Amino acid sequence: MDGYSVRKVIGTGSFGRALLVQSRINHENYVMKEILLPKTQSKMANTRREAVLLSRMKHPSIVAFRDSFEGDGHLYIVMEFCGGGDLLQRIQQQKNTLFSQDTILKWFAQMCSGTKHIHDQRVLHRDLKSKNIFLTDDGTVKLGDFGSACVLNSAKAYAHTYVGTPYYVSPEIWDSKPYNNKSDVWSLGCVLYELCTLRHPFQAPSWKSLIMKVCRGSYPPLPQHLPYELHYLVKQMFKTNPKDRPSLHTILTCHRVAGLLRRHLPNKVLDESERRTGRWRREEGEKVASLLGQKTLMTGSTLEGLESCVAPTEAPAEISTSREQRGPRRQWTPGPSDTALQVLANADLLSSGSLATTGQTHSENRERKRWDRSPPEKLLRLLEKAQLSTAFRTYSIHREGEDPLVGPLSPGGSDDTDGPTAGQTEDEERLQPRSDDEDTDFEEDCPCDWMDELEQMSMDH
Ligand SMILES: Nc1ncnc2c1ncn2[C@@H]1O[C@H](COP(=O)(O)OP(=O)(O)OP(=O)(O)O)[C@@H](O)[C@H]1O
Repeated sequence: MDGYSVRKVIGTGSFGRALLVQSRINHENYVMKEILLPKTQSKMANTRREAVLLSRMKHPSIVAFRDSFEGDGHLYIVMEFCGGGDLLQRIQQQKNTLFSQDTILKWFAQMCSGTKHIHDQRVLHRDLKSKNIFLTDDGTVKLGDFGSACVLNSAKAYAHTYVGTPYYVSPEIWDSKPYNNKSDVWSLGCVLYELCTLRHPFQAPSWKSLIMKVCRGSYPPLPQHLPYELHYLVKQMFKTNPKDRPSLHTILTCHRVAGLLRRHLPNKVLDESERRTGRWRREEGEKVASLLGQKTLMTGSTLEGLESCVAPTEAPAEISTSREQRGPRRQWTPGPSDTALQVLANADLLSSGSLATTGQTHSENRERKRWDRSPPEKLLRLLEKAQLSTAFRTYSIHREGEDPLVGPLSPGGSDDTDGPTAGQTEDEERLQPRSDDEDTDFEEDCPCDWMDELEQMSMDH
């Protein structure tokens, strides 16, 4: 802390404050996030995750990590200051003047490049939205706020928690199905749509209507003047079945829009991207998971100091190599949707008389093993009278433990989704993108009986 002088508070998030600070050494401005550390060790490790992940993500389209340290019961993360503010503010400033095609393509290409970089390291951002994308003074965009990110090194990561913002959350989350890299692709599609129209794709007067629109992938068309490639891309990013959405690798290399986007990326970035060949970087993911699961930040230390503490012999996870060794494929553990639960914490509930007629039931879909395009009826019923104004906030809920409604973004909460734990296995097939139409290992026959649990909870309230 001594190395920085505080210039002003620039915002207060659910985690704590964001301060504009100046380095006493180089006199540059930085943003310092001040996060209250929880009391227990396990929760502390989760709080430290944002610092660890950000420190690993070195890319021109990602807010640069500078330093992190602890003191007075707080974790401080120092990062690059983006003088242009966030993209949401920028979009709002436009009033009704649409961005030029070049601006849209340039910013979107940068976002794709940054997101591809994190996906290559088996990390999901999970909260991509215009408010978490920042603009520098020279007009480039950078992904920020890794407070919701997770490492896909553990099948467990799928089972417990999803963190996200309802307006940007993909259909599979609402349906409590497994999420993966394609869930970030959906959220990025929402940001692209906002850039093209200055509006959110899924405008709705109620939660019910919002979820219905999301689950059906139903949005107003883009303005006619935009190129066909963008129309086509948006359509694909909003495919309700994650398998049908293109990966970031595809968008940047072989999608119809790739040529337009690549014109807006420096050769250096393209070369690096190609070097990684679109494969998830297992070894990097394991390194990150290892840091998250086994080590803590030392008071006053940087993450480089932290890295040196990791014993090279410590295996990050128990990894089996074949389907036989692994036993049956890991399933998404049925449990209430995080987001839905958080919403329900504040929601008035209806009697069970007003079922929305939304097409096929889940059991019918299970038999046919098809993607359910309709949101779960019970969820819609429960959310019918909830306030929609909270749908732009980030939510995170535990599915297990004493209080499932407390998440890492609530005081005293935590998010035990990632980091290696004893005996965990890695579902290699799920994590490894293959060709574009099959790089989502999606399990369609996951039962959705968490709805009963959810209904029971609402009755208990
Ligand atoms: N690197 C950055 N450069 C410039 N402004 C930033 C940067 N990081 C955060 N901010 C700004 O600081 C404020 C707080 O941001 P932060 O992401 O920490 O919380 P939030 O997004 O407001 O809330 P939450 O994280 O709970 O959703 C926001 O106004 C955001 O635009």
